[in-house]
Amino acid sequence: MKFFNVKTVEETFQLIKEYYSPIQEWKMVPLEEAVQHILAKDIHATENVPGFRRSAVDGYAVLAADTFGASENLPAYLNVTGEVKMGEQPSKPLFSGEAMYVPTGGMIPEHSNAVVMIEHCEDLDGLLNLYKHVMPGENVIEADEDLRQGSLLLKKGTLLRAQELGALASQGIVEVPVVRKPIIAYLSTGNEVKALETKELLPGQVRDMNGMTIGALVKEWGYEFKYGGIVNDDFDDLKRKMQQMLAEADCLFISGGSSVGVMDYSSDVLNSLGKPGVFVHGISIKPGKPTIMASAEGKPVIALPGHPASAMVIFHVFAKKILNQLQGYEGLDSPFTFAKTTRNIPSAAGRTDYVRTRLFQEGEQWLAEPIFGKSGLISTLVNSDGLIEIPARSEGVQKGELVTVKLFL
Ligand SMILES: Nc1nc2c(c(=O)[nH]1)N[C@H]1C(S)=C(S)[C@@H](COP(=O)(O)OP(=O)(O)OC[C@H]3O[C@@H](n4cnc5c(N)ncnc54)[C@H](O)[C@@H]3O)O[C@H]1N2
Ligand code: MOO
Repeated sequence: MKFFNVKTVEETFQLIKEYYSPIQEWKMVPLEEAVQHILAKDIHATENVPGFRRSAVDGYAVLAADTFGASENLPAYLNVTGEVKMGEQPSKPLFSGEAMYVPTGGMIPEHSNAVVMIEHCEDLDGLLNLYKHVMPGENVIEADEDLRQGSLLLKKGTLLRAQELGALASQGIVEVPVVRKPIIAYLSTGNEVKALETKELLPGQVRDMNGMTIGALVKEWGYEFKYGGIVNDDFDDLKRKMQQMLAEADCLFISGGSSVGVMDYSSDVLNSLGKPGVFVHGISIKPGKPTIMASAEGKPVIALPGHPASAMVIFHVFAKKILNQLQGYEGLDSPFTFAKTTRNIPSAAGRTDYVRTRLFQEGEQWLAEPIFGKSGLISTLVNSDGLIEIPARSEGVQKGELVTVKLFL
């Protein structure tokens, strides 16, 4: 068997969109549990925020026209007619020739249209000496300046982060409709792979690292993880176990058996789970070329390469995209930064490389030190802060060039 028709990373991203459809189920969740969920419906603002005209500074509410021409040498003089208390309505309106003290966030009196900062004036027994003029609107937050009643507050498909939840809280919204989060099932395969509790390994055996790295990433990203254990290299056992796991989850990842060895059944098993079956077998990526992607009656089933670094890198690059697609989310999928590489990195044109890297700061510059090493070595990841992305069009980068780094955070 050969890797037929290897796909580029970009083609694979596109195929993920074509083969996997968003989950249609949604549910109401309390706001405090909604973080990192995807909004299932548009939400309109029901109230203006802040809802009243408020001061952005500690100072004196005035009519801007009363301050025109005021300077250090030629102050303007206004009568202080009172003080606004926080959380309360001003006791009276403000007229020309008057000023009223207002704290930051306090409601400004009717007719006033600007606030002079306290450091630019002096209250001398009720006569305010004003050393600076203000323009209409200066230091004032309008009643609907933050959020306007009736306007679209958040669009369906928005990722709910702290700031979106803050905006919803401002409206007194206590629960939101969110897309049900996908459940991720996972299986390790391979006769040589043993449970992590195994006290003593026999020669040729390894403990299940991929079950741990993939599970930890899934939990770190805030999804439910169903670990199905380890399956021997047996077609029927693997198929039975995969069917069982798939029935309980929205997508299934397995590791091992993605390559072309005689014991590598994964592609055949994936095809046997349902239509349309395998649509990617081999990606033009390093590491992780032997990755397989399939759709079993619409559910993603992915075989990650067995090598621990490859499995984790491939999961990082593609799983977020898949989970986002299942939730109808089209935004950014992982944090990244730019840094200067400390070494030349060779790469083949037409292939996307993800080079493990350590990040460190020198003066004001962030530097990326590539960590070269075989994809079977977990230690290369332990020493890494992220992955340098070398796009397919590039034939490598020179020492000192700026590179994009996807962060492990
Ligand atoms: N003739 C070729 N051989 C290989 C090719 C190739 O193109 N031609 N590709 C290589 C690449 S690249 C990779 S990556 C691996 C992928 O192999 P498989 O996905 O079939 O994975 P396995 O053979 O089952 O395992 C590879 C390696 O990883 C260890 N492993 C597997 N699962 C786990 C686990 N859960 N925890 C820890 N370690 C695990 C396994 O023991 C093997 O050492 O194929 C190359 N071969
Ligand atoms: O490309 Mo394989 O995934 O590393 O050794």
